[in-house]
Amino acid sequence: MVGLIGSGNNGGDGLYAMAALAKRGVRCTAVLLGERTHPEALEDFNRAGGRSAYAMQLPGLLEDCDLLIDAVYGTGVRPGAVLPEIPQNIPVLACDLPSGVDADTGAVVPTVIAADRTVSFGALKTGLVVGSGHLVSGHIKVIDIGLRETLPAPEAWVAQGEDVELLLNRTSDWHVPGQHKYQRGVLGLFAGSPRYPGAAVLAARAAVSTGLGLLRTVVPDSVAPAMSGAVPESVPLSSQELTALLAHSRRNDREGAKRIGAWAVGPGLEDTPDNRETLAQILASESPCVYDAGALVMLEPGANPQPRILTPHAGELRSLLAKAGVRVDAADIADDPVRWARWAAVAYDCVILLKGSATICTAPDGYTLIVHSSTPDLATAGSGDVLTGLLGTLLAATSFPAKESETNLMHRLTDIAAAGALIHAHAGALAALEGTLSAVDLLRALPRAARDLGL
Ligand SMILES: NC(=O)C1=CN([C@@H]2O[C@H](COP(=O)(O)OP(=O)(O)OC[C@H]3O[C@@H](n4cnc5c(N)ncnc54)[C@H](OP(=O)(O)O)[C@@H]3O)[C@@H](O)[C@H]2O)[C@@H](O)CC1
Ligand SMILES: Nc1ncnc2c1ncn2[C@@H]1O[C@H](COP(=O)(O)OP(=O)(O)O)[C@@H](O)[C@H]1O
Repeated sequence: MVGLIGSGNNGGDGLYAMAALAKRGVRCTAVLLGERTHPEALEDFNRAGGRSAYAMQLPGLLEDCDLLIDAVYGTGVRPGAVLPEIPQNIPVLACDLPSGVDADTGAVVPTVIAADRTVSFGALKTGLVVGSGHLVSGHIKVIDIGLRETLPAPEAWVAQGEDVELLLNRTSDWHVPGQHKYQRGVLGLFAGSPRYPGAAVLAARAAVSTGLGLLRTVVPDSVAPAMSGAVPESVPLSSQELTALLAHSRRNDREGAKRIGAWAVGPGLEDTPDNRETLAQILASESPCVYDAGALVMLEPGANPQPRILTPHAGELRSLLAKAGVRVDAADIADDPVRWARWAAVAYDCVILLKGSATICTAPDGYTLIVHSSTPDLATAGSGDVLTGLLGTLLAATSFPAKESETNLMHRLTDIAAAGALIHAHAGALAALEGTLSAVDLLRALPRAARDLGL
């Protein structure tokens, strides 16, 4: 076993770990990379029979290495750290954090040492589950080292499958036996264009696959035949019906088919004057709404009374921020996704669900939930449209009391967004068991995923 040992406490942790292993007979060599070394840990390591080496000896040592312990930098890393290159075939166990990951943001230095496993001490660091840090942390295990009482409140929480029931407040808020279909949830879907008919169909199929009472669709004439063919459950809404309905929409009014409890807007939608007009009506309504893709292009920042979830990927987040006067590039977002998602939540007065290898759900007050265990197979065209339809169903099935405080409302929307991301991730995992994954495979796995997670 070879340990890469830095000058601070992280190096000390690595030396203590290797001392324990050396005492059990493991052949351990510590490569001392700093100008100084944690003195007590080095003494313990030496006493246990460990050997020390210089950086220049590393390539030779790696030729005969079963496991590399990375203990160069932990939370103390500064930008610009330069780290040795490790051949890909050597398994790496990182102490606390892979060296080169910023514990708070997930930013990494170019020479970051990617780990197969990370043993994180005391608490899960945000940088391990978001941004580029998420991609180099491997399997993460958090070890309690007795810090719990002294730690400040977390800045963000990781949400997992078993949390869905709690996030959806199922005991008081979700489907009640005896409800008829209109009470169960009516969703309006405004989506699709001659160019992107499939996006509307995918969102619609996702919505009806996750336990919706009724789906009403507003799609262009060219998309309508495909919609009724692929989603016979859906009921089209004429533009006259739409105008009449939006004029009377109130939060939680779902007493009949003419009412719409929530909206899902944007998959495949094009920026046209007519669409802007319809969108303006939906924006002015009080019904909860998830806005995605084409809708995001037409949104403006500012305060609003509508319960809103926006679901941008990093490119769309950049455009949203630019409209709000905040200039960032893709690298800035990758370096600190939670920060920029929070900026957008404040600027647009809504919940932001930032898509990517980790999904970040955040409210304007900073309440943040992270879903980080999705399969990379989800990175396939149409997978975001499925998420939008699914979120629409969750919104339509939730009651939002008119007198709820702004903070409570935003937190509930954040919880719903995370629940949606978890169901989406679980469907991805189920579909991936069968082989490579398309958005339609994801759709097929949705009912089972929803049922597994308690819907
Ligand atoms: N403290 C605790 O309560 C607990 C601590 N724990 C453990 O300690 C770790 C934090 O320890 P740490 O503060 O000593 O920092 P660490 O990550 O070892 O960095 C080493 C030093 O490297 C240097 N350095 C950094 N960047 C550089 C650069 N670009 N280029 C060159 N040099 C650079 C910098 O030294 P400087 O140059 O500033 O003197 C830095 O101090 C933490 O992650 C966890 O593993 C846990 O056991 C839990 C309890
Ligand atoms: N590398 C990845 N690992 C896990 N999930 C991913 C990854 N890349 C993308 N995703 C997820 O896949 C979905 C892609 O959505 P989106 O970018 O809107 O695609 P589309 O517009 O084609 O539907 C999002 O839910 C996102 O979080």
